Parts: sequence; structure tokens; C-alpha cells
Amino acid sequence: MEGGEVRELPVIDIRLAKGSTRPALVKQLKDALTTVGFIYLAGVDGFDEVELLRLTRWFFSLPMESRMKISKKCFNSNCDFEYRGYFPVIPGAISHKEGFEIGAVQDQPQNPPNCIAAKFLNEPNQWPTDPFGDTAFNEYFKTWMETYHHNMTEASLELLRLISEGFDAPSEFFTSLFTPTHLSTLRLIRYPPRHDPPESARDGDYVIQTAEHKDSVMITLLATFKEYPGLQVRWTDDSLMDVPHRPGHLVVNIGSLLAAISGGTLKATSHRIVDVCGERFSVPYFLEPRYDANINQCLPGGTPALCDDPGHKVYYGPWVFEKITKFAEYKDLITRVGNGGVAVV
Ligand SMILES: O=C(O)CCC(=O)C(=O)O
Ligand SMILES: [Fe+2]
Repeated sequence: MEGGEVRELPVIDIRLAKGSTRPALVKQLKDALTTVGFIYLAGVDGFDEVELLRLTRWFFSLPMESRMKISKKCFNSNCDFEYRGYFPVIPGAISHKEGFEIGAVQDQPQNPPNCIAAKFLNEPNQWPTDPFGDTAFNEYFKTWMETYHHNMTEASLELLRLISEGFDAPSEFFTSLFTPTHLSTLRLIRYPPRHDPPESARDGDYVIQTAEHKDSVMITLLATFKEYPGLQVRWTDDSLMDVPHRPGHLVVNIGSLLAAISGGTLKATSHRIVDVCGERFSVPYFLEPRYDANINQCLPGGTPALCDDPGHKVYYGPWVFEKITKFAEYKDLITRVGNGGVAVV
């Protein structure tokens, strides 16, 4: 530590958004997100880390066969789903994790444009069944996760209101990008123990579980757990800093999309996961706009970073689809599903 600087993420309590404490909270949040880009967030309604960890462990304790039944098609050609569902560990990769991805509940039937990108991104959720368990528990898991997804959306939208107010924009500056639905993803993650990591996953004494990256989305609300450390954040002096679990708090960070919309004022900060405990669980929630939201926006005072022409519409769905289809697991997606003469985006 240099010059007595405190190297700890700023701690913010979202309950201060109610009443006369709101203006001070707006300032505190803006200060934190324009410098560190990461905070601990307390007071989020519906954040129950004990139950979240219990259900996450339950999911990954299901037989592999049950998980592979709801896998993405690129990992199991017998499955029908491409975007939502389970993904297994990829042997030999630096990133050493399995996961389960859940989208928003679609209250109203979607009427997406007739193209691969819209069908892919608006795909409904799939849910696990325990072959030995009771069906009521399967239903409980589904309802609990749907509710958690909803609660994280509500908390994220309140953060966006507070951020907007900090930039002297209307409170609801962002809200229409997420209504009536949105493409946000809740991801349950398990990092299994790894006894023989590839050389490419080593950095000095560390074994990397998720390589250093910035999130691509608007905002991430990450649940970490006491027994499972390993998150490291690139601090303002460019060193990597351990971010320990803080009971009752989510870890919140800005993604590259929101950083761009703020003209670079809000910081999308790099982070990574290192192996310090063998097995590890975590649950990020990634806030993402709806398919046809125009993301060529700029908060007051910023310079547009997504597109030079402020009048040009950049729709989130096609924009993100192009990025996703560059990932190894989706590189043959268009060939695989590109029949029936529908447009790609
Ligand atoms: O596992 C974690 O704690 C965070 C993972 C992460 O950074 C991500 O999925 O973007
Ligand atoms: Fe991340």
C-alpha cells in the first residue's frame, strides 16, 4: 500500500436511495464508478446469499446426464437450445468452469424479428430436473431463480437511475432500454478443482480460472461466497487487488457498454479469477438491454463512443450477436441454424 491509500472497494448501501440521503448517495456512487469502477453493494432487496449458494450447489450436484440434457446445443447435438442452459468445462482451456445461464421471464409472448439473431437471443429458459428428487423442488428452483433474476434487474435499474442523476440526466434515461423485456443473463458458475492446469493458465504462482477481462454488458451484479475467494480486480494503480467476500454485499462493476455510453467516464475495470480454494462457486447477473434497444446513446457531457453519428441507431441484439458469434462455441452457429432462408440479423 502506498501513501496510506486504502485499497478496498468502496462500500455503498442502496437503501440510502430513499429519502434525503439520495443526493449524497448519487455523488458517492458516481465518485466510485468513475474511479475504481467496482463497488460492494449492500441493501439489495431479495439478495439471499445463503439460499443462492445452496441452490447453486444443488444444480451442480445433479448427475452430469441431467445437466447435459439442458445443455446448449454446441455441447450436445441432441439438445434444441442454443443460448440458454448449461455449459460444461472445456478441457485444456484457460477458463476452467461450468455454468448455467438463465434469461428474463418473458411475460408477454415475444414477437421478435424473423431472423436468427433475434430467435437466438430471445430463446426461453430451460430448467433442470433431479431424477432422484421431488418435483416440487425442481419447481422451487425455477421460481426462486426467476425471482432472483427479477430482483437483480430491479436493483440494476435503480443503480442506472442513480447514475443518470449523477450526470444530470433524467432518472429514467436508461429505463426504456430494458422494457418491456431485456436480454440480461443470470449465470450460476462452478469452477471445479483442477489438478493439472495447462501452462497457459499459469501466471507466476497463480493458476488462472477466468482470464483477465472487462465485462461487455451494462452493469454486473456479482454474488461471491465466503468459502470461495479468488476474485482479483485491476486497481487504479494498475496492480491486481484481491476482493474478499463481504457478507450481505454484492460486488458491482461497470461493463464496457455502459462505459461507452458514458463516453468513458464510468470505468469498465478488468478483473480475473484465480484458483485459491480448489472448487469455487459464484453467480454473476449481467444487465443487458432488449433486442431492439438503440444503444447509440450518450450521457450528458460525454462524447459518443459507440458511433460517431449520434443520429445513427445501433440496435443491441444485432450488435451483441455479431460479437457472440465470434466465440469458438458459436462459430458454426449460422451454418447450423441458417436454413429456411431467414436473415442473420
Ligand atoms: O466468478 C466470478 O466471481 C466472476 C466471473 C466473471 O468475472 C464473469 O463471469 O464475467
Ligand atoms: Fe467478469
